[in-house]
Amino acid sequence: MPLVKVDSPNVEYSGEHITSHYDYSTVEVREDSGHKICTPSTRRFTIRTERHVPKTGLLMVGLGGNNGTTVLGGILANKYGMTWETKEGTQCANYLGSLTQSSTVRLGTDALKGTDVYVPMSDLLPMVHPNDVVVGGWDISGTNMGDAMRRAKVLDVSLQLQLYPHMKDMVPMPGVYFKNFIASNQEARADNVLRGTKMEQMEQVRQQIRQFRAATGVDKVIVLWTANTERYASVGQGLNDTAANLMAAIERGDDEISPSTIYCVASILEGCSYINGSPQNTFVPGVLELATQHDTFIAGDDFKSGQTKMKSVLVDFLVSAGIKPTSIVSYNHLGNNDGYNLSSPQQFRSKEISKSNVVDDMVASNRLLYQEDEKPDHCVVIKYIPYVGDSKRAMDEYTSEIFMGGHNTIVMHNTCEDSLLAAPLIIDLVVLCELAERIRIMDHTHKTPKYEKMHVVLSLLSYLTKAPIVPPNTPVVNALFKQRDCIINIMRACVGLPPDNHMLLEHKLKTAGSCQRLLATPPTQPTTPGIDQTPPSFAKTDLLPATMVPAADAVDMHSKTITTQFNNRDAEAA
Ligand SMILES: NC(=O)c1ccc[n+]([C@@H]2O[C@H](COP(=O)([O-])OP(=O)(O)OC[C@H]3O[C@@H](n4cnc5c(N)ncnc54)[C@H](O)[C@@H]3O)[C@@H](O)[C@H]2O)c1
Ligand SMILES: O=P([O-])([O-])O[C@@H]1[C@@H](O)[C@H](O)[C@@H](O)[C@H](O)[C@@H]1O
Repeated sequence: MPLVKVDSPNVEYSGEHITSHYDYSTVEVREDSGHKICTPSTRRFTIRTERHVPKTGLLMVGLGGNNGTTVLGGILANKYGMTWETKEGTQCANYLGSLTQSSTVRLGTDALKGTDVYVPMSDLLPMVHPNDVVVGGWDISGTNMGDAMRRAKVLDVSLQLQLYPHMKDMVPMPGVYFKNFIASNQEARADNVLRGTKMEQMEQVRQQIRQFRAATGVDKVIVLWTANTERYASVGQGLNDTAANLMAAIERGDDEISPSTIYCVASILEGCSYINGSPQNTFVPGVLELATQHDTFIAGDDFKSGQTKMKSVLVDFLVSAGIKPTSIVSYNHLGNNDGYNLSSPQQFRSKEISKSNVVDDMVASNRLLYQEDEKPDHCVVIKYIPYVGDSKRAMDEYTSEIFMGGHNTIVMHNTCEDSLLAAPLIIDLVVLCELAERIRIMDHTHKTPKYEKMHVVLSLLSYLTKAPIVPPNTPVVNALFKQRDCIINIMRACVGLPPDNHMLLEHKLKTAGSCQRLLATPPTQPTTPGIDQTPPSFAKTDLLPATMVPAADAVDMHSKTITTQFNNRDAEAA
């Protein structure tokens, strides 16, 4: 039984599914002689979510890297309830930084107290728990996971000592390595690579996925790239513009077929969703067509973990407040292997693109501030400074135009422990992708409505990526809280709850504060045995004076009420 149960005639719970009959409201706008004509419309969907959470496998490409070892170490530490000593005292394993494991969702208003009710996001729908995810993967470095964790220098040593016995015997599967796609400084690391033609290597990767599935008994596998950033691959007719041309290019071993494309194609052919945590253009048109043919999710690009995440909040705040950012300078330095790889111009260029486009939707949303082709100056700098390791130091300056020719400058220093910020995102990508695989949507406006998966380009995961890929001809959203609300409102739709519109209209009416108004119209749904449908009655004195009181007493009562509120807050704060 889900922890949150919706009592509505529009939601059915069976042993297998949660089925929600959902009215989706939008507004269509058209121009008419200088006017914007708005037409509200409602579409009826039926959304069905499988309740059984399958045994889920995660295969990471780049398992032996800083992110990969931190994800594995973090899951093991949580799974075994590890604690460890640091100079700040005893630390406990947690999933801080994970949307699905450590954030909450506003359900609604308490029927008795009138206060907001929040629940963990993972209580809304059945989700795989990270502790239960079976982890494996590839790495071109054959270092075992225990020593790779040490090499990464991310986790506290006292935790590493506990994790090492669990990780030392795990060696990443040999990976696909074509040296002209990542920095040449990575070549020394490549001692664990597959051999053969590109097609033979793709078939070996498919075999590795099947062997992992068989050896672990998982019901499904999700493949996620957290290997080094590749240079962009060429895109062109006859190369990778269609699925057939892509397969032909792999067959002939075309130089422009990247390792990430090999892993992605192998994953799709094995029916595994593929998530790209880096900025390279793995998802060439031929990959999209192949994913469509196999109805298999692809998602990405490039984890949104620190500096860019902050940018997608700050620029959204400024622009939506009518303040005009005119210059954004984003500098950072870091000293991990990712930074080492990014010190190579071609790999940096991939990252520069994904870090630079994140403001486009926010700028385009306000033509009062920006002309059609106008954008803020925007510069991205990344430097490799070995000493700081995984502890990336981001320094940003945002200069904006404000009222009457004034300027506002925001300067920020943001120490982003890169892998400790990225690892929870990887977990969320897997948890939400697995959930999306269990959702089917029937659109009743279709001539022959039938249950279908979401579009293979899983834009639902945009919140977690710097450069969200979206279905062709659909909008890219980068504003962080729009992306978060998208996830939450789709999950609410799955259980028949309306979007959280933040209006709190009930608290703005003359009856504000009177919880009874929330139940003014008693529930009309058929009574549920054992559940009392009678709306609770409130002693009038609890809420409103039963009769009029003299002004002096009213002032006294009001001040008492206000005092009570402040006293309550003081008590809570104490
Ligand atoms: N906060 C973050 O850490 C963050 C945020 C956004 C994106 N990213 C991206 O995530 C990726 C991983 O970051 P990291 O810090 O773990 O880097 P890392 O260099 O520590 O790990 C990458 C691993 O991938 C392996 N590898 C490289 N090419 C491979 C291939 N073809 N097949 C298999 N393994 C391969 C390397 O040997 C290495 O172990 C990078 O592309 C980075 O840009 C990281
Ligand atoms: O997510 P974010 O902090 O904006 O971006 C990060 C960059 O600033 C960093 O230099 C790079 O190494 C990481 O892979 C990540 O992409």
